[in-house]
Amino acid sequence: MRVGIIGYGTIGTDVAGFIQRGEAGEASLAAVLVRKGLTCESGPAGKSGKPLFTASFNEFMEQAPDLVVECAGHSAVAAYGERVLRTADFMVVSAGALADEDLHGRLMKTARENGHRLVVPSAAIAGLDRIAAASVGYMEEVSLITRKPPKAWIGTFVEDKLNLEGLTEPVCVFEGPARESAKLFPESVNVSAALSLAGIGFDRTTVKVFVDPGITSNRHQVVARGKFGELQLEVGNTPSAANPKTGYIVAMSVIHNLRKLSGPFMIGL
Ligand SMILES: NC(=O)C1=CN([C@@H]2O[C@H](COP(=O)(O)OP(=O)(O)OC[C@H]3O[C@@H](n4cnc5c(N)ncnc54)[C@H](O)[C@@H]3O)[C@@H](O)[C@H]2O)C=CC1
Ligand SMILES: O=C([O-])CC(=O)C(=O)O
Repeated sequence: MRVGIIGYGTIGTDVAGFIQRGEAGEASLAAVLVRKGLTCESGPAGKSGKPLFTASFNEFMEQAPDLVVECAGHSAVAAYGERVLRTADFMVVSAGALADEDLHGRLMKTARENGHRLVVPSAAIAGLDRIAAASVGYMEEVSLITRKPPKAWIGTFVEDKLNLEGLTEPVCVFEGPARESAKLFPESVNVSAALSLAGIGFDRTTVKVFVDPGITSNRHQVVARGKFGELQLEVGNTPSAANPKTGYIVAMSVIHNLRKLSGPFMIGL
């Protein structure tokens, strides 16, 4: 399976590294789309040689990827999604972009018409296998509480509202439906979108978001109840050194999915 990566930041670099070290099953790295003006022109060589690093989307797609992994942010999903899905599967890490109903609808239509798949990895959250299975029956509740340390909110709109350095107690900065949280925190609450897509949708999934000076990991707590029974889980993601908003687990989850999609054995669905 030939893989293309859009975005060579925290997640994209880790995903490329895993693939090039041969840790992504049958997947090989064909190309990386970098932002225009970026000087990075090469990355690690792998079993199929060096991938093409380019800022040209046409050149990127000319490498004929079977699957493209988006690791670049919401705007990249909107900018490239439909064009990717005409010829390849599209794995979207910035799942919050799909809170835009029109975009989600267009991506689904293009995927269907061209026989390709829109794939959302579990990334920073867990339990989506069970939530997705549970949503086959009636569900009363799916809720999420996301908590991250102050430094994870630098560069977000929260920075303008709070003195992040001076916090001594957790502060709730959002409470509402996942459709709003996914749009309000494009770089840091994509988990609410993945949870919504797996379960009962963006409007019925409820979310609370906290800046918490008492923790060092990015924590996501999920509660679900329905015909299936109930589920309560909490994950603590180690923030990556390059970007404290993003856990290392995100790239690992992408790799797990590449193994599944490229190989003869699937587990964790
Ligand atoms: N589903 C989940 O659980 C998670 C999703 N995310 C999503 O992943 C995104 C990326 O996260 P990081 O790698 O930590 O961010 P990052 O900021 O470290 O890297 C993003 C990279 O994408 C590049 N980029 C942006 N627009 C581009 C474009 N149009 N074409 C090519 N390259 C482009 C940037 O130059 C940068 O190198 C976040 O914005 C967030 O939306 C992040 C963490 C968890
Ligand atoms: O990595 C995390 O803990 C979650 C995250 O940034 C996101 O959901 O966008």
